[in-house]
Amino acid sequence: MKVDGTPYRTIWLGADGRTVQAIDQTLLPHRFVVRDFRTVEDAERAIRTMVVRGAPLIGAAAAYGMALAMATDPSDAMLARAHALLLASRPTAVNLRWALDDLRALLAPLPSAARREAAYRRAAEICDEDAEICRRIGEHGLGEIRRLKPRQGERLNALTHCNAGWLATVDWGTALAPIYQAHDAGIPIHVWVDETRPRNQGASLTAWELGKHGVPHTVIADNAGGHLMQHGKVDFCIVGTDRTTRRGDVCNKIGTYLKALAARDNGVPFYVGLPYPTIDWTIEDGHREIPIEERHAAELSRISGRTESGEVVAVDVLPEGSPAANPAFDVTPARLVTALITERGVCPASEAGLLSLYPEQARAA
Ligand SMILES: CSC[C@H]1O[C@H](OP(=O)(O)O)[C@H](O)[C@@H]1O
Repeated sequence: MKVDGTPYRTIWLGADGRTVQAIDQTLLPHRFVVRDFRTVEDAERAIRTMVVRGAPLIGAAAAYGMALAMATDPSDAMLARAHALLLASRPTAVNLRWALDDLRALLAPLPSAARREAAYRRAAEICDEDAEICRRIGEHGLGEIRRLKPRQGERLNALTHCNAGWLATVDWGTALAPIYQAHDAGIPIHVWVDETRPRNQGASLTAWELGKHGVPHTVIADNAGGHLMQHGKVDFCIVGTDRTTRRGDVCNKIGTYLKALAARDNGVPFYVGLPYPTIDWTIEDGHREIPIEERHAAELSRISGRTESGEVVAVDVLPEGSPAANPAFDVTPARLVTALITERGVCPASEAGLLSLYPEQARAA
């Protein structure tokens, strides 16, 4: 996507053909800074501290992390160490494991002298594949949007949670790709943007993205969505996912489940943008089998912002000594999901639905 007229992806190979560069998302919306990664430790830290975040982007960053490792030391020991280090950076987004297993399977059989080039080439392919997957999710989602009729006035009102835009992927996004393509097709569309406490990916990232693309939007408190749905102000919800099971249970940012409950209670369609690498075919029950990341309480107790003088500061918002719990994801059961929007088409949130699009994943009888 473009930032002030300049095309950007979220992550790319530097001009030296070795350094990896990415937008530092912890500084948005107040500062746009590109960071350099030169070692696998740089990549692991960037994922763990959410300099880069979003399931597909985490996968792409991990792939480049493996390339950085091979550029340092293409040995079997480094290959194993880099895989383990990056896999441990964040537990929930299955794209991380998908990308790391892909690179390990590619590199392990190769002679060490061939590993560096192969790793960089594969990481670049994963980035190109992700951008194309997300563009096609946008196309299929646009088809769904064209079938919707506004409940009030001429403008369609979407609600989204967290950030599943181009900043969460290599380009286009998953939940926001259909929004961008609808906007670009001239469909009047507005987006209610959940601020998404505690990391505020909605307020800081989704609002920034939509503003840069000229998409009308309004930031709301996380707890306002149900009220807006009760008053007919939401035509559809659309979110991303960090891991979706083969029966269609959707793990996504904490608070997604509550939006799905409100949507069901108010007859509002609830869509999930779902790229292939985010499907975990090895599990069925999202509640029992998906590891939910517990992040530091400080993410809840401290909030950062910009002062009138433009300084970015962090302040404490809890009483001293008050404990805080910070689960970063929840699981929306398939029964609350209207449809999954994938790069291969739209399907019901069910195993049969997913297998209709991915028949190669059918289990042997
Ligand atoms: C397109 S996947 C985006 C997905 O990732 C986010 O999590 P985080 O910001 O913690 O990496 C959130 O769950 C989004 O829906």
